[in-house]
Amino acid sequence: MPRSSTGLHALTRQQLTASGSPHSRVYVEAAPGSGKTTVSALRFGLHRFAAPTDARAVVAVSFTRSATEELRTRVARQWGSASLRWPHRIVTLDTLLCDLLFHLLNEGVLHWPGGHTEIDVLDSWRTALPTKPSRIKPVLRVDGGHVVIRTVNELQTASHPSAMHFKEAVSAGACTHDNVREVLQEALPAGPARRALISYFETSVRSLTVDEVFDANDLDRDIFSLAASASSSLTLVGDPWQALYQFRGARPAAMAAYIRENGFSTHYLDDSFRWGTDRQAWLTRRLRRRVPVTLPAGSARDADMVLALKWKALWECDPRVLPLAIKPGVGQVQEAICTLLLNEIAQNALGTQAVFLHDALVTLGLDKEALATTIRPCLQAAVADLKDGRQPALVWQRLTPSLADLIPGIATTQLARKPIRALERLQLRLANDQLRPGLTCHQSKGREWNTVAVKLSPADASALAHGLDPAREDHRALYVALTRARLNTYAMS
Ligand SMILES: Nc1ncnc2c1ncn2[C@@H]1O[C@H](COP(=O)(O)OP(=O)(O)OP(=O)(O)O)[C@@H](O)[C@H]1O
Repeated sequence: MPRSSTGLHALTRQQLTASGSPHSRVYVEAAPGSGKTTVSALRFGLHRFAAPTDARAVVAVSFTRSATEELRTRVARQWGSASLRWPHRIVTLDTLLCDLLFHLLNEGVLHWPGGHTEIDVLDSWRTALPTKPSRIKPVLRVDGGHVVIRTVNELQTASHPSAMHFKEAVSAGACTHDNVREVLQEALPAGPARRALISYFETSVRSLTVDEVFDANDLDRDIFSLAASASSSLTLVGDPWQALYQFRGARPAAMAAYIRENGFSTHYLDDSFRWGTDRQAWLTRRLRRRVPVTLPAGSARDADMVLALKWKALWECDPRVLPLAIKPGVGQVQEAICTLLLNEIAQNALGTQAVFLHDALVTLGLDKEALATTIRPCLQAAVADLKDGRQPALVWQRLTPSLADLIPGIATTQLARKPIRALERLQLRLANDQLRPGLTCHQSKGREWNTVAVKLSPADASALAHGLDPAREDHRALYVALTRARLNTYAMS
């Protein structure tokens, strides 16, 4: 079928039926590249314009910023920018959770320390407060409708702010997205919060579409069911084979059970539009049938993108691969500066930016304009020094005084520890003029390239030799990586 500029002529019967389903509870299960985003965009627009006099919002959510942006772009292209005029919106699930928390605070169902009703929600404390490795984690709890500060003892050490810094920041009206989740999780079992949120959905949201629904955890699922019980239309879209966020509490099996037990009208999208070769279509079919697969071997040079489960595997595999994130492990400021150096190299060599550039800028208290006008010349000089073979320790010594002068928030003492290993890795990459970008399987989700090389660990190779098991998170991550290429997928030799 020919494609039109709006994409409408290109729709398959399955896609049209799913998008236009009159049911109030719809579940769309789709294989990679078969049109999850296409159907979500179409259904959003249909609901948006179906009831012009209904003032309640049509809302779509996804789990990552990039997936949310992709859906927003497609809706704007197909339905015009008016389709996204407030209160209609496409936002991350985290943003929707913040709206729900603010509603509970404004309604007086919950009370924040210091009486705040608008909270400044951060991605992570690491960008705003000093953190250090500890098993003591400050958290938020709810006690009689009051948000209170507690500490918990974790089994594993991780970076946390001190209880004192945490308390100061929360009392000043700040928290992280994780804290928002903690509060909602504690508040929701109680009747008043549940009733307030059902009433919020009844009066403010007439349609909710959730993309990548198998990345949802128990709290998320509870929120969706509150929306459904408020008689909002609920559309869940996803692929159980591509659920990746178990480590963040996602429970794909519980989501599947919820869908099964709650009368969702189910639609399958089988035809994928990603595959440009029979080989790639064949590979995906075999993976999904759980049969053994052997990948052809290839090198980084053959690929548009190199994928692996962990960043570490990418840094260790081939110096022609430039992984798009770097974690020196010697301090937050060092990590932020190394990310800026990586970004400089990635922009020059590949025309792309480092994955965690935004976090690095927040840590250093910079914006993109300050980076481009003030900081960039120092970074360029450091990259040139590394390229010339100057010792990483000397490069760091030369770079840091100028950065300390230019960035008010950082002191020279914070820069004393040198991220030598990270600088050596960058230097090794600068010796190559044919770099290829590297991403983790998680970062590759929802994206596509012509040719993809995958760095298989021994466990990955064994999983492929026996057939993938969709109940296993590591196998699903591998499945996502192996279904990103339009034309060819190689195992990195
Ligand atoms: N009926 C169709 N005919 C032709 N091309 C289509 C059709 N439906 C979708 N496409 C195209 O196929 C590609 C994949 O579609 P889409 O991004 O909606 O799939 P997806 O299921 O969200 O993918 P992913 O597996 O990455 O999550 C897009 O470029 C889209 O424009």
